[in-house]
Amino acid sequence: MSSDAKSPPPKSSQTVITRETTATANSADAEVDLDVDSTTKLTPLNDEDSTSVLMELDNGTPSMLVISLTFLASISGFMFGYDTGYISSALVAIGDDFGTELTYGQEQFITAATSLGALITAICAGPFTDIVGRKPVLMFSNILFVVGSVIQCASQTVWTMIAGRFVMGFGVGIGSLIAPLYISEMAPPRFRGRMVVVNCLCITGGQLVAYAIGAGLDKVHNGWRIIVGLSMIPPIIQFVSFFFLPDTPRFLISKNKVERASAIIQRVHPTASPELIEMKVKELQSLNNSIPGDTVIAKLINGIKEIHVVPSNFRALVLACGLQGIQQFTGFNSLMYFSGTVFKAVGFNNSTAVSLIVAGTNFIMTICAFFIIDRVGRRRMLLLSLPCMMGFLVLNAIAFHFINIKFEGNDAIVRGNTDVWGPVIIVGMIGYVGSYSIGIGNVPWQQSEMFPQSVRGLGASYATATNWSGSLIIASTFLTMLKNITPTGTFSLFAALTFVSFIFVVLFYPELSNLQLEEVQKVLTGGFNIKASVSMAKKRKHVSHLKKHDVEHEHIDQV
Ligand SMILES: O[C@H]1[C@H](O)[C@@H](O)[C@H](O)[C@@H](O)[C@H]1O
Repeated sequence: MSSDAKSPPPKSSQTVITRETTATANSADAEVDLDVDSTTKLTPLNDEDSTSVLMELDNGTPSMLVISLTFLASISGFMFGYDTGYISSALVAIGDDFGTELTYGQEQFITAATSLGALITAICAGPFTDIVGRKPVLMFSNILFVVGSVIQCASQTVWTMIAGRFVMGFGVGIGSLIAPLYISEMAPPRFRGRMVVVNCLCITGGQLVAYAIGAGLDKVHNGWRIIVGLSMIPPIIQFVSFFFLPDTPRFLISKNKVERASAIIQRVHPTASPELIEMKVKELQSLNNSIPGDTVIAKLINGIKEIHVVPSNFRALVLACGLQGIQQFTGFNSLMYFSGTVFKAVGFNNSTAVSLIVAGTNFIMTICAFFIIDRVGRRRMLLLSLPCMMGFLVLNAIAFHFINIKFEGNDAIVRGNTDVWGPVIIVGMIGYVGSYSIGIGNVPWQQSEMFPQSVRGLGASYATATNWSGSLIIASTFLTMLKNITPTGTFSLFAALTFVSFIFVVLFYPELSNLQLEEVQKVLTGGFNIKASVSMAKKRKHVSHLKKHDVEHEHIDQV
């Protein structure tokens, strides 16, 4: 139903705007001309009217249910952040609690264990969540978080600590996959970008809280055990609250629980008419049937095939995994995990407090990303983020050169002037972190929007696994790189990888903001369609701006 058909006859001031809106929308389609290849199964609903009716439904504002479930699901993001964040201060605080001072190798093991655990469950949880549902898998991750914390709190040796971090990693991997998926399946598309960023805000917020508590308990004996112990509280809250939350309509439809699914869609869109709800249910049913196979396993196998052989799916896969790889291989988490160690080596007295700046900048810039992601657009954010990161990485490489620091055995020997170059490093780090979190720190987590519903869980699983592989490699090699190729070499390497990433984004990453999911599929059909996507997104933005105006005029006229 178009706005023309729905609204009462327009008054004169509205007519111009409404006509302009329709004309612009049509010309956008004509100019962009992204014809969907008739052989690809992209649009299960071909009836134009029903599609626009569903667009009306999808464009509603988020209900209280959606807002609360976004925050409750984002507790997983908080856990992701807290558990990866506290390690920076814990490594400094553990000291000789396990008998002797930790070697750099042991520090890497303790850190990387979580990434390894997360990688394993990120791979398995995607298919599993399609079989048993998003909700039970997410609740299971809460149990793993608590078990992992208990093992670490009680640990007296490096290996028990590593085991605890590994189990906790299982929980982190599941949460990092399911939370954004669950949110994006529940959120209205116009708010999807921002709602997924809420989860990112909780990740960076969790890291900030972990750093702050770490700095506060820096000098407290066994303070790190308190930090780890506190991490049991959020999963318990999430576990209890999820008893009262529903699974997603998409999963329920796949299990043929149609009535339950409609009831949830109604709660998500409280103002929608029963007809609209019914159409939404039909859309989900038709999408569910678009993958052949009678059983979940047969559908899964066919899904694995489709994600590789359907060109638009494969492009989505390259982009989603590419962006997650870029996020990790440009080195950000080396700071997240080891900034305490690096700042201690550079000679800062309270290194944990200094590294609080890293987490603080990351959090503040994620708030900025929240406000601009649906307005400025994902592509533009990346095109700003990556070159700035590269500039600050080069600055750090230069500063480390003049500080002339050498990591030997378990020591760091500084020969240069830290009075001058120490502050430059802090500026370089803040600039690097800020430019990371305004773009590449957030955009990759929008991964779900690139896949059609039929392979979304699977695609998200691949992309999340790429994220954790990158995190694992960085966590297990950063300190070794500092030793073997010097800090200057390490940051120069990250700068070079950032440059390659920038080229990747310029050539392959289309603008997907403001597009309906079907349009995203059109963009990815027959090429990466960068130019067309940019003009299509611009026009969509213009159209929704005019529509907003239209509604405002309608209100004024009614008054
Ligand atoms: O998006 C998040 C965020 O940027 C975190 O700060 C980082 O530690 C994670 O690895 C990343 O996935």
